[in-house]
Order: sequence, then C-alpha cells, then structure tokens
Amino acid sequence: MGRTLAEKVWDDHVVRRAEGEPDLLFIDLHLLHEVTSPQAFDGLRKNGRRVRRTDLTIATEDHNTPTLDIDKPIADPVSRTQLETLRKNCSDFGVRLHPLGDVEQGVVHVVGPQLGLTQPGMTVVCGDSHTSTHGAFGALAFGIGTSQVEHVLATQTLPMAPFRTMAVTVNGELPEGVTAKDLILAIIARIGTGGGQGYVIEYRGEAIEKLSMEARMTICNMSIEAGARAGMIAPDETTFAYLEGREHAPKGADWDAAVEYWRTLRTDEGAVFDHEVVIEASELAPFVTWGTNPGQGAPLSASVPDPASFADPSEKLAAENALKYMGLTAGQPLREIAVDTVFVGSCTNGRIEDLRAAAALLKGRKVADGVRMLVVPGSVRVALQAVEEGLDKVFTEAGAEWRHAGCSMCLGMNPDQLKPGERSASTSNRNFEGRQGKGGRTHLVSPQVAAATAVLGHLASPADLSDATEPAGV
Ligand SMILES: CC(C)[C@@](O)(CC(=O)O)C(=O)O
Ligand code: SF4
Repeated sequence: MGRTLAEKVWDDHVVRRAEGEPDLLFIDLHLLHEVTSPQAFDGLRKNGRRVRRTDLTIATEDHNTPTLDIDKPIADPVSRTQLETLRKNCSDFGVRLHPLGDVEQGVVHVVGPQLGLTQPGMTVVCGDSHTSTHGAFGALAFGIGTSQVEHVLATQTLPMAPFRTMAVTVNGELPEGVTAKDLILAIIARIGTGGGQGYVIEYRGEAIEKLSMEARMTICNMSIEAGARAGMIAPDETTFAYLEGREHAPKGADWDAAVEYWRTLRTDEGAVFDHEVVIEASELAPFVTWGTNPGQGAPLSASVPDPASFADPSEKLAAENALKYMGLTAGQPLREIAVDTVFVGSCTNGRIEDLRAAAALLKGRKVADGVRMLVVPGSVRVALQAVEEGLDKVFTEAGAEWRHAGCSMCLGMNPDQLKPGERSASTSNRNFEGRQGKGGRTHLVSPQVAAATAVLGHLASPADLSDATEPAGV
C-alpha cells in the first residue's frame, strides 16, 4: 500500500526500531528560543553532556524581547534573566544565536524558513507548539517539551510515538478577500480544537496548491490549534522557488540533488489516510473568533452564537464562559464589536506578505480614533524588506505604531500587552483568556480584517472599506 508524505518523512528518519518501543527519529533541525531552553541546558550541565550537533541547532530571541528601545537594558527582570540565560547557554555550548539587535533575529518560526534552514523532508523540532509552521515546506515539524529539548540537544534524536494521518482537502479557489488565515480558522471551527489530536494533517487540494509559502505557513502554524501533532503541505515549485538561493539552502549540484529528492515527497496514489475532511473553498468568507479558543469562530457576517444552540453540553458551557469573559451578547452581529487595539504580527501572520496585505488597505486611510494599532514584523529581515518597500511609512502615516521584530503582543510575556478589558483584533493564533495580557480580550483575524478593523474601529473586512461584495460564508 502507498505511503503518505508524513509516513515517508518519518520512515526516512528512523535510526532505531524495536518491538514494543517507540521509533527513534533523527532530527535534522533543532530550533531554540529563550523560554523553553534553560532547563534543557541545565540538564546537559548536570550530566556533563555537550550539544551533540551544534551545526543542526540554532537559537533566536523572540518571546521576552521588547519591540521598542531595543538598545536599552531590558526593563523586566524576568525577561532580562531569560535572555541573559539563553546568551550564556549558547556561548557555553557553542550554539549559534541570533540575539536582539542581530540582523537575523526574529520569531523563531519566521527565522528558520527565511534562512533556508527549513527544507522539505526534514524533521524539525523546537520547544514550541507552533513548530508545526515548518510543515509548510513538507517537513515533519512539531513542538516538543523541555525534557525532549534536552534529549535532542544531547543526542540529535527523539523517541516518538506513532501518529495517525489526516487529509484536509480544500477544493476550488479561495474567493477574493478570503485568506489562508480565514481558511485555517474555518478548518479549526469545523474539526474542533481537539479534532486533530494524535494526527499529522496533510493539507491538500487546488486551493492549497495555489497558496504562497507565507500563506502555507499560516495554515500549518495553526495545526496545533486543532490539536494536531503537525501540519504538512507537499513541496512543489512554489516551495523550491521560495528556498532557492537562501543562505542555508543547498547550492549548485547539491541543489539539483535536493530538488530531485524533494520531488518524491508526495503522498502516493492510493495511499490511505486514517481520516479525511473536505472543504469547499468557494463557501468560505472572512472569519473571526468570538470566543476564548481558536475553534470558537464564525464568518464575520454572522452574529455571536447563542450558547443554547450548542448540542454538546461541554461546548455549551464553554460558549457561556467565553461570552462572559469576552463581554459579548448572543445575537450581537460580529461586525458591531468595537475594538481598541489591533495587532499585526506573530509567527502566524508577521511575514512580508502579511504586512503588504495590511499596508495595501491602510494606504491613504487612517487608524480610527481611539484605536491603537501595532505592526510588528516577524523578523528583522522582514522589517528591512518592509522599509525598502515603504510599508513602514504607510503604517506610521495611517497612525499605526511600527515596531521592532518579535513575538510582541501575541502573548503577554513582554511589554506589548492588553490592559484588563481591552479588546483586540489580532493576527496571532491564540485567544485564550489572558493570552495577550490579564483580562485582555482577543479576536483572531487575518491581516486584511485587522487593517479594515483598524480603520473602522470595529470588526470589519476589506469589503466594508469599499462597496465590494463578499460571500457570507458558512
Ligand atoms: C508561550 C509561548 C512560549 C509559546 O510560544 C509556546 C508554544 O507555542 O508552545 C506560545 O505561543 O504559546
Ligand atoms: S509569535 Fe506567538 S505563537 Fe509564535 S512563537 Fe511567538 S508567542 Fe508563540
């Protein structure tokens, strides 16, 4: 029987297989950041171990870093300790580090692909659940815990329990104004935040093949929000074009050999997935979350749902609690929800394509009075590219704040936070209670919806900025 893409990559990395034991996989790329690496390095020290493959290991600073006054001492003592500890660990163990201020610094899941480190057919791990981002390249990429970070640092291998395979096939084409973010939010709403539990999801179909690499990264990034171990998209000409010439991508004859192998990384005809989901792209519309998990979302044209409409008792209770925390009323049109903050950034939507999309809508327009908009590039390279294209000027002239690269307001671990009761439209990936700051309320949106919302001051889409029409969505 044929094999799926995920099974092929897995099989190519088994270094030990024994009856009744998990396979031991070789890890091609290990990414580190300041939050989930300190204990792992301490474990190496305690056992007198070194980092087995420093050439396959790279670190960056992103979660605790400020996005303003980056040349000043880090004010917050916890953040300062996290960053100083990472710097000492990387120096002590000989691990490459791109620290705050370095031209290659940025959010770890933006930096890996941009350096050409993430490649088709690789196994990629990081102590971060959004490592699934790298599956956009046809890599088997997944988040790991601190003890697993230590195991990989020490051995460059990882014992892994087997996974099931799920195909999410998206037929047709995304309608105008409907983006990869709307698609992944709709998929999560469809299968639920636990629907992907134990699965590696392969996204397939015409609509997926038409996506850029940035859009594919947005999709794979949020696979974890459906509970999936990883998300993958088969590499193709779009992938190769993105990678060719990047710093760590193969060159010359190595490039040719690599592409020859990468072309084999496709699910075989006749291969059977454990589960299949089919989505009609034409039915989709701009999507926003109303609740406190990424699965509590709906088309922007809809209204806040009535918790009584949920048949499942746990979903009903979750909806009741969510509306309470979010300060929303059942039946309230989502377009009538006013926001005071808009955040464009994160490893979900902080790349140059995302900034271009937001800038295109903000050009010649103003951020609404009373709305604070932060635009935070996913990396310094993205920021430099944006400046070269004049996007920073578009944002500042519209009244938005143009910041330095980092995770920023995606999570409340650095100065960029919501105050209690503040409400944001955010291009990040999690809307949990307090995610962006204690008492903060988060609506997950695409960069396009974020920009339209910033201009109008309430959840809105590009169609609301003009007399364009858009599908209502399902
Ligand atoms: C909390 C932070 C370290 C993290 O990056 C962790 C994770 O994704 O696993 C997140 O976005 O939640
Ligand atoms: S941008 Fe957000 S989701 Fe991504 S790694 Fe940083 S904190 Fe995690």
